[in-house]
Amino acid sequence: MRIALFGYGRMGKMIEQAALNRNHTIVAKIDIDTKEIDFSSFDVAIDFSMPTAAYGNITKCLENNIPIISGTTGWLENYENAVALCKEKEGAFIYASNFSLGVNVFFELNEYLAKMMKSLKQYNVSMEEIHHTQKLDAPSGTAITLAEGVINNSDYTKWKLDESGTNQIPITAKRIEAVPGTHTVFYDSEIDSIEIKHTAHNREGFALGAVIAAEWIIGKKGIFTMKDVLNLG
Ligand SMILES: NC(=O)c1ccc[n+]([C@@H]2O[C@H](COP(=O)([O-])OP(=O)(O)OC[C@H]3O[C@@H](n4cnc5c(N)ncnc54)[C@H](O)[C@@H]3O)[C@@H](O)[C@H]2O)c1
Ligand SMILES: O=C(O)C1=N[C@H](C(=O)O)CCC1
Repeated sequence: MRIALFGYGRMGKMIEQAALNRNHTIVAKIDIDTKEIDFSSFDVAIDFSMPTAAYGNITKCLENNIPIISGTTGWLENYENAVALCKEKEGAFIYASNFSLGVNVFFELNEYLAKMMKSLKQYNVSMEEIHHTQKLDAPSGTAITLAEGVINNSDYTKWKLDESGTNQIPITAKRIEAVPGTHTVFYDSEIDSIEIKHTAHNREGFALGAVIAAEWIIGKKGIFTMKDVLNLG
């Protein structure tokens, strides 16, 4: 498979390695200063760029008939526009806040737990995410997906950074030197606590998941998620 990387930072470099390990070819490394892109030279694009750049990259790929996998977080105010463009162009698009296989299992576990806890009103839910100090967005895309997973399966209606409130999930975002990504969901009552936690030990899982998604999307049309790719749930 001929792959173009949009964003050649920490994740772009990890994805290059994961793709080479699976016998793919990286034909373009597109970063902030790239002037021209030959869209005829690749079969699929993988975007891990910046919150301000992702939507533009996704748009360019869809307009040029290139299936696009995006892992960039912090641009979701434009997600519905990307979906509309994908439908209009009959293209193929996957966004995932987290491509790690383990986190996608964790997302399922989170929803299952939320369903079980729904009637147990003595428990309050909260979340914590910890990432490296270079991260631009907070809360993390993964924490937002976890919060949405609880909201869709409980009486909680919204999430907020650092603030509790009625039917509101408080999310704490911590930034610690080199942490690749740790997410915890807490249920606390006066008499006990339950917590589920995912800890990434490195970025390899994110990169591998993105390459698997790129392999999967070839020949498909539509808007998909990692749940489709991994056949979960
Ligand atoms: N979904 C996941 O599994 C997952 C995992 C890790 C990181 N991320 C997200 O991926 C993104 C990138 O993370 P990172 O750690 O590699 O960041 P990074 O800062 O190391 O790399 C981002 C790169 O994008 C480049 N860039 C800026 N504007 C661009 C443009 N217009 N076109 C192409 N490239 C451009 C930057 O120059 C930089 O090289 C972040 O949004 C992060 O939250 C997602
Ligand atoms: O390093 C990052 O940045 C990460 N971003 C994603 C998020 O916002 O959830 C996934 C974990 C790593």
